[in-house]
Amino acid sequence: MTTEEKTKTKTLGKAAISLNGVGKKFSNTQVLEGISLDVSEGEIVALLGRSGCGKSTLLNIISGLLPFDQGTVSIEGVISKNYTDWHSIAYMFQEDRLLPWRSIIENVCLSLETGSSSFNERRQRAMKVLKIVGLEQVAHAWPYQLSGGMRSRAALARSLVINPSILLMDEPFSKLDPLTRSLMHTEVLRLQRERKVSVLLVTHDVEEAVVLADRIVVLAPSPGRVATIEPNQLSHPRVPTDPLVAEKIRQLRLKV
Ligand SMILES: Nc1ncnc2c1ncn2[C@@H]1O[C@H](COP(=O)(O)OP(=O)(O)OP(=O)(O)O)[C@@H](O)[C@H]1O
Repeated sequence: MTTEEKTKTKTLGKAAISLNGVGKKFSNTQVLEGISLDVSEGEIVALLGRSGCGKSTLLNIISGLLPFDQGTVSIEGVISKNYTDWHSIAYMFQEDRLLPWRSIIENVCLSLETGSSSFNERRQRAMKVLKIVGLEQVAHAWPYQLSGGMRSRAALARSLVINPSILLMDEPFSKLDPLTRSLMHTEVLRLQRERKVSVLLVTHDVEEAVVLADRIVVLAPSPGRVATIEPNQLSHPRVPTDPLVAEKIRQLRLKV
């Protein structure tokens, strides 16, 4: 069995994302090598790893923002040997990236403006997702008037308005206080349950990975490659002080 085959985890459900031997160089530096990994439909996979091991680069490749050099990326069964404009993928960054000159609802509508829907249709869809994340009361407020947690929920609403089947998240909650972060975790788990969205989450927070993910992938650095894939079948809700959850967090910290 090749290394690539060993690191690839075959999952039971249909793959939403399938990476096969993905590699990426920046100039002459190999940043990612032989990344093979499936994310099943409706699964939450967390990506952990030291700073600079290529986590964001991998999300950028999957999202179609960045070309890659080796391997293939398949999104819902469609294979790409290089970057493609995928329509079923939403991407949430570390910063909320709300446009300050647009109201919250106008920010959410932004993702729909390249499509053919009318102004009223866009507003209706935006209001629907704002209700889902509990922000309908502040739909017409400006970004500066919202708390960090509310801005984060607005960014989530903007991602969801395109009705994605895949959500890529790059440390989206790292700047939130622990209580708000925990509320956002509940939100993500609800979305996964109700909308069957597949999530690939980059985080530095081992606790966050254990609380949210069905599987946790640890990347090793230089070049970034899959070091460990850890299944996580603990039942929800996963409270970090619960002995089983605490033990999982402890074990995983040893592997990162
Ligand atoms: N556009 C670029 N041009 C050249 N090198 C880059 C570029 N983007 C990233 N890199 C390099 O690729 C490597 C991986 O970067 P990346 O941001 O993917 O790491 P990361 O694991 O997400 O880091 P962190 O956890 O700190 O966010 C780093 O060495 C970085 O300097």
